[in-house]
Amino acid sequence: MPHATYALPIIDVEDFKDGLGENDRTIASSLVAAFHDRGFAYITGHGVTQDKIDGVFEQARRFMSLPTQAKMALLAGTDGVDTKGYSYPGMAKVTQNAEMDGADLDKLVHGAPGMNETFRVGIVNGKSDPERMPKEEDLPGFAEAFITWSDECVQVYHRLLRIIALGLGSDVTYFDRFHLAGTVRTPTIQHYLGGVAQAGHGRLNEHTDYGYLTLLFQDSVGGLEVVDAAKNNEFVRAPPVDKAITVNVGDMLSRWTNGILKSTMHRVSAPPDAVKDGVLPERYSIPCFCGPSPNTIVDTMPGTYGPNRPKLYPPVNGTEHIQMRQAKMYPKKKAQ
Ligand SMILES: O=C(O)CCC(=O)C(=O)O
Ligand SMILES: [Fe+2]
Repeated sequence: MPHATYALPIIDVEDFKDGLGENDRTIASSLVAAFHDRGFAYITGHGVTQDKIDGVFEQARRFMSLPTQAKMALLAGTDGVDTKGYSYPGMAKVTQNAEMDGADLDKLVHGAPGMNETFRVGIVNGKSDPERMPKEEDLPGFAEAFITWSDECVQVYHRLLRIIALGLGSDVTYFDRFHLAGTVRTPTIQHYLGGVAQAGHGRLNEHTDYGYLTLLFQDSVGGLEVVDAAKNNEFVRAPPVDKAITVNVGDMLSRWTNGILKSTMHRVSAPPDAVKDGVLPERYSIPCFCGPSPNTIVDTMPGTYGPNRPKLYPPVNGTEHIQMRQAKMYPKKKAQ
């Protein structure tokens, strides 16, 4: 049910029964409308249990409290192909948007503030990838917490794809076939450093997500802001909502649906009410980026194109496309 206090729609998916329930079409059309108009929605009735969510936040804090040396030993790859691991403040520049390239991208990337450190947790086919993972004795329960929580996130992702398929007039199982070799999930710890700052201070530059669906879990600090096309493309605040996951469409799902679902620009700033006596508290958020099996060819889905709406994009290998965008997050030093 839409809520007047929040700029984004709140959609309850608990009752969805794979197209067989009496409310299914209503849920599907609300979700598609939200993703079409805004690219974002708050999802409730998702089934991810609170203790699993609390578990990953607790592990995230413990991880980021490790000595710098221990984190640097898990330094992320920067080729865009294997990005799992740790990025120190200022290392990863999540700034690009889909259209930006060349000099514009360079300017933005090099000018971006380094206000966050990141850890991308490597999980492949539901198991932890031991490379660049903290050792069990250093952080007991870390891998287990992220695996069990992201297992539940993957269930939500699949449910949302079924709702979207129905809402776009396709077979409810349309997207299932692209996940037979596993669902790619990339849980990511975002730690925004606290410090002396003013309200409105930028914490993460504006960008679109380049993947499929992002399931974002926020702590209570807030600061996420989302472009509102209906308000002259102003940024509006998208604070955390109790019991809801903030979900957004990435570039690849937008492309897959011929632009019907929107991949919307967003950023993180210091919310005015969080800054006390000029001091901004640290903030944690944990997005789980979900997508189809590796090397899925993303070609415009049936029902989203026709004589009056031609295909906007040629088919593309989703993995290669994402890797190309990821590589741009790590500006290369120029050779001396
Ligand atoms: O921290 C947030 O609220 C947003 C993070 C984000 O946009 C991202 O990691 O892509
Ligand atoms: Fe994002």
